[in-house]
Amino acid sequence: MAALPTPKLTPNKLPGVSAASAGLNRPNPALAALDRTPAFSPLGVAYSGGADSTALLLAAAQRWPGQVSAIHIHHGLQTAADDFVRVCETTCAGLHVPLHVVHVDASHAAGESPEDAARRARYTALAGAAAQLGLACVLLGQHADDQVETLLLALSRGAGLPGLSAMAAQFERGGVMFYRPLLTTPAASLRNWLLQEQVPFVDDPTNTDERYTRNRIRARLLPALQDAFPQFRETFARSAQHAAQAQTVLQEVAREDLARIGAPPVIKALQALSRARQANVLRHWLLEAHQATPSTAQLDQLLDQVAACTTRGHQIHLKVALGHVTRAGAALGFSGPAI
Ligand SMILES: Nc1ncnc2c1ncn2[C@@H]1O[C@H](COP(=O)(O)OP(=O)(O)OP(=O)(O)O)[C@@H](O)[C@H]1O
Repeated sequence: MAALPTPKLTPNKLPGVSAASAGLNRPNPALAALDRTPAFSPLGVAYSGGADSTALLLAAAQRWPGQVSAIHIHHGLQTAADDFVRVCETTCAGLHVPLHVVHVDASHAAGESPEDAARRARYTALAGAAAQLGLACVLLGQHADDQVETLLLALSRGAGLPGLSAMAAQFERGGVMFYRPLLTTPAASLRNWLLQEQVPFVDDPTNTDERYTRNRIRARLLPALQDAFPQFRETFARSAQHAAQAQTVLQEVAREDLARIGAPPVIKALQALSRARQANVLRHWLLEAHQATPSTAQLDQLLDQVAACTTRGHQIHLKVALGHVTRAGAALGFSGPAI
């Protein structure tokens, strides 16, 4: 991996207790967001050392004194990772917040992107640390700009409703509840507050690397959206909520349809549904029963095969994700890698 530039510490002043608590003189925008969150203590803050999780950590420490732990995941991917830890240590010491640094192996499997692998390793480690520390939940620092970026990324991939739902405000992983209280808070308000209050944070150099689509969206599209539609953060978030609601309904319909047509699906019963509903229930069956997500083209082919399956002798053998959908008598079957 090419050497990465050193992370920038912004501003240059490290916090003692006084610098961190000086931040309490003006309202931290993250504090108002915490009032709208159902999180409960004792809790953890997923603390990268970046601007957003720094504002979140300060707000949480103020809201739940003595009840907050910071968890920092050391991915070991950047040469600068040790510098991130040092900033986290200094800030946490100033706040009298215990810091837990967890080292993870974030190397990616074949076919997996490095970012996905790092995210997967991070959430697993956060859930593990929270369970070990007996924390009721973990707070994450994604904000309104992150939400818009996620939605635009989903659109750029041609995602369906699950992708267009963007990030959930809360979810469960490994028995631990995660909350994203800042999803309606603009990035600039957090960063400006930290700068005004001279609270240090790390600027991750990879966040400005425009080889990554997310960074290009942040650098080029968000300023254009701000010009054209100043309310884009709220309106885009509303669209994501509509998508999430619609997706919930589709899942309910899929569960009901699957219960009716059988699992694995009986072909005749499947054919009695509309094509859109067949697609919905097949996607659900493949994911729930086989952890397989068909591409749009694979699902279209499968629907064509199901429609054409009108004689006893008609065979189905289609590649879907890492396995195959086959015809097994009157029903469909799936053969794939063991789950
Ligand atoms: N190394 C890490 N250790 C702990 N939590 C992390 C780490 N990286 C990210 N997170 C959590 O995930 C959230 C979103 O991550 P993302 O990569 O968008 O943020 P970041 O730019 O690294 O940091 P920040 O959001 O704090 O500015 C962070 O706000 C933080 O809560």
